Order: sequence, then structure tokens, then C-alpha cells
Amino acid sequence: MSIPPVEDGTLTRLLTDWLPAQRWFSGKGLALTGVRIARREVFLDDPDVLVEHLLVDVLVDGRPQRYQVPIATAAELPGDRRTFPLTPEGASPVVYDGLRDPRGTESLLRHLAGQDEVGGLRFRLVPGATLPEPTRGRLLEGEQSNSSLVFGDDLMVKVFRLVQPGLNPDVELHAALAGRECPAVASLRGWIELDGGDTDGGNTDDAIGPTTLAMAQEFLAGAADGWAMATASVRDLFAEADLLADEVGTDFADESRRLGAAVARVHSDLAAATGSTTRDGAELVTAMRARLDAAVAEVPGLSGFADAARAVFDEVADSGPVPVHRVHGDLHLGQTLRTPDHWIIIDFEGEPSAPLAERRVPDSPARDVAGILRSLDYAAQHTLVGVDDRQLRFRAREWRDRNVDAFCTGYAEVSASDPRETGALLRAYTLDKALYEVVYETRNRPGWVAVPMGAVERILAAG
Ligand SMILES: Nc1ncnc2c1ncn2[C@@H]1O[C@H](COP(=O)(O)OP(=O)(O)O)[C@@H](O)[C@H]1O
Ligand SMILES: O=P(O)(O)O[C@H]1O[C@H](CO)[C@@H](O[C@H]2O[C@H](CO)[C@@H](O)[C@H](O)[C@H]2O)[C@H](O)[C@H]1O
Repeated sequence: MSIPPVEDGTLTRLLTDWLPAQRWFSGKGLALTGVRIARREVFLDDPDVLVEHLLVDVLVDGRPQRYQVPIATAAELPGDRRTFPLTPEGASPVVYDGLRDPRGTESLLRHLAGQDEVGGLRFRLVPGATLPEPTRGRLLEGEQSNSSLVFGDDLMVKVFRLVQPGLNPDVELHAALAGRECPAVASLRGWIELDGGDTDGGNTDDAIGPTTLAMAQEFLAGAADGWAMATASVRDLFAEADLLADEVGTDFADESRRLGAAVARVHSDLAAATGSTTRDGAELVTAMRARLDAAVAEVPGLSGFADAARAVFDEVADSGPVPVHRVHGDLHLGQTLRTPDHWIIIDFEGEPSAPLAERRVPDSPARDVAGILRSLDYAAQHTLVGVDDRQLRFRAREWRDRNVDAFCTGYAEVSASDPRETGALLRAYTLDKALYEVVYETRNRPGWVAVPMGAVERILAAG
């Protein structure tokens, strides 16, 4: 006999308590109100489990967000795996995270293989894509803004948690790069989308097209993440007081150079696949100026830098047209993976909380370069917050400058332009990112705010 669904009112109450505790919930610490189930559809009706696909609308600090929340309902929790129940201990039936139910995830893989349609959900494969034999998916447990299931040893399905009507840039740009056979990204295998023009799906505009719900791509088992590699190199340098950066076994400069080359390749392929154009400098800095004003309003410690920062943006505003094309938009070392052969850039989603239309506007590649330069600074400095050791500070700066230089060298080897020669533009993007980081750290990791604050001071002092 099928498991009956929990009724809407009860489920809404359960979701209200459960959502804020999920690591992918983007409104941590902010008021959650207005929880409403916008769409609810049976995905798998088995004798022992009911898996449902939900889209849930919420207000976070009064601002609307829509989350994708698959749930499972069963008489008991499956096995001993962590299931993240919505129901309190001892409840019957139990409701838990649908991405943690083995029958639900295996069924997802089967639908992908069959390119099926389940209600409004459409499963799509890229031509020639290979998938593993039917098997359950296991969730990656890292800090993520989405939820990624790994099937077998070479398929990953990233289920987007915050959804907006339309094509997600992660799928869009992976598809564009596949057309260029770009070696610096994981290959796209397929995606899941929701019918366009489906009022229940929240997309009332046929012109926007289907809404992307998930992306299937090659999983690079055993790849090392760039942030982990860079910070290990810094740790080793700090531990070897007698050695110069290039004498330490985990010296990162060659990797930074290769990473620069990989980012440049992604940029040239994105430009070729999606087209390039120009935008007026004044238009480009509009958002930077607005971010500066908002940052100063939120973090009083920035007010002394405001005039000098405005001057940096003014220089770009007066510089005329700037070449632009689609870029990654949110690049840092945590978005890079080193396989035995090369560097891979992941997560082309852009800033998940920004509107999709904004994320798809062509931008200067300097945005991505600035993202990596800031990340190299973070890797070098983040363990030194509050540490009063001039020698270590010197070594951190030395590591950062050496790696920034190597990254730019690698970039220039592939691109027609050397980031070190893009002066005012790169300075403005780096400052913009550092200001964003001051706000991000103030909200999320106050102990780290000195890292981007130091960068703001340094960038402005160099002017
Ligand atoms: N293609 C891949 N192969 C192997 N691991 C990956 C791949 N893509 C992502 N990962 C791992 O998953 C983590 C989160 O991926 P990411 O795309 O940044 O997700 P999110 O959008 O949820 O932040 C990465 O830090 C990386 O460790
Ligand atoms: O979760 P996202 O990948 O969208 O990025 C957010 O979180 C990042 C932290 O994980 C944050 O990055 C900042 O810290 C990193 C080190 O933890 C550092 O490498 C980045 O350069 C620095 O910006 C990112 O800003 C934020 O948007």
C-alpha cells in the first residue's frame, strides 16, 4: 500500500522549522516568514516510500526566495544514513530530505537515462552522454549552496536549491564551453528542467523558457580543490622558516601559472561561444558604486575609504568602452579543481542570490581575474588575523605576490592581454570584490574581516 502524503498545513509547519537549519539555506540569521508550498508533485510512489518534489516560496527578511525541496515520506528512516528528518524524533510517518533516500536518487538516475518526463519535470541528456548503471546517489557533504549527488564514480548531479525562472548559467555556460571542447571544465551530461509557462512552477512567461532545476556533469573523483592546495602551500612555507617560497616542496607558483592559463582559456572560449561586445565604463561601475554605498552604510569602518574608492571607480567611468563577454562571475580558489592533468573551473552559476538576468549580463574578464587575486591574498593571510609576527607577515606577502605574478603570467601566455597591464580596470574590480568581502565577512565570519579590510586599504594606498 502507498504511503499517504502529509497534508499541506503540517508540511508547511515542518518546513518552517527545517529550512533555516539546512546548510544551503541562504538566509542564515535572517527572519524567515511566508513559507508556502508553491508546487508539489509525486516523484516516486513506492510501497515503502513516497518521494515528492516541492518548490517552496519563502520570505527572507521580507524578500521572496523559491527553494527546491525534494522530500521523502516513509514509515521509518532508511538505514543508518543521516537523513535530515523534518519530523521530530519518534514521529510516524517520518518525513526527511528526499535527496537522502536511495530509492528516490536511483529513480532520478533512471529518469535521466530515459530522458523521461515526470509531471512537469523534464530529464535531458546531451547527445552521446554516458551514465552509470542504475544506482543510488550519495550526497557530497561539503559547505555548498546547492546539493550534489554522486552516482558511481564519474557522474555528479547538482540539484539547485534556490531556483529562479529560466536557464541557469551553470548549465548554459557548461553547454557553451562543451561546444568549444574547453579542457578546463567538467563535461556536461544533461540537466533537469521544469516546463516553461507553468504558472504552478512560478514561471508565467513562455519567453523565459524552462526553469533549470539540476545539472548532470562529469564527476572528477580525487581532484584536489584549489583552496586546499594553496593553503597547504602557505602552511608549509610558514613551517619552513629557513626556506624561500620557491624552495618549499609545496610551492604553488607553477600551479598558479597553470591556473592562470586555464582561466584565460575559459575566457577565450566563453567569448568565442557566447560573443563579445563592449560596455561603457560608466555603466560597468554603476553597480560598484552602489555596492560601495551599501557597504559603507553597513560597515562603518569603511567610511574613511569611501572618497578614495569612488575615485578608483571614477577612473573606469571615464575610460570609455570596455571589452566584455560572459564570465564566471564568482570565481575564487574554492571554484577550482586540480585533476592529475589540469585545472578545472567549476560552478558557473554566478552569485546565486542575484537575479538570473543580472548574472547573464556580459562583464569584463577582469572580474574573474580579480576573484582569483583576492583568493590568493586570502590563502596567504587568513591564518594571520590577530597574529603579531612580522616574519610570517612578510612571508605571507611574498607568497601572495609570487603567486599573483605567476597567475598573471599564465593568463598572459594564453590570452592576448596581460592582467598586469589592465591597471585601472583590474584595480576597480579587485576593490569591488574586497568591498563585497568586507560585508560578507562581517555577516558570516567577523574574525576574518581584517583580510579584505587590509586589501581595501592596500588597494587604495597603491593609487
Ligand atoms: N565536476 C566535479 N567533480 C568533482 N567534484 C566536484 C565537481 N564539481 C563540484 N565538485 C565538488 O563539489 C563542491 C561544490 O561544488 P559547486 O559547484 O561549487 O557547488 P555549489 O554551487 O553548491 O557551491 C566543490 O567544492 C567540489 O569539491
Ligand atoms: O559560496 P560562494 O562560493 O558563492 O562564495 C561565498 O563564500 C566564499 C567563502 O567560502 C567567499 O569567499 C571568500 O573566502 C574565500 C576563502 O574561504 C576566499 O578564497 C575568497 O577569495 C573570498 O572571497 C565568497 O566571497 C562568497 O561569495
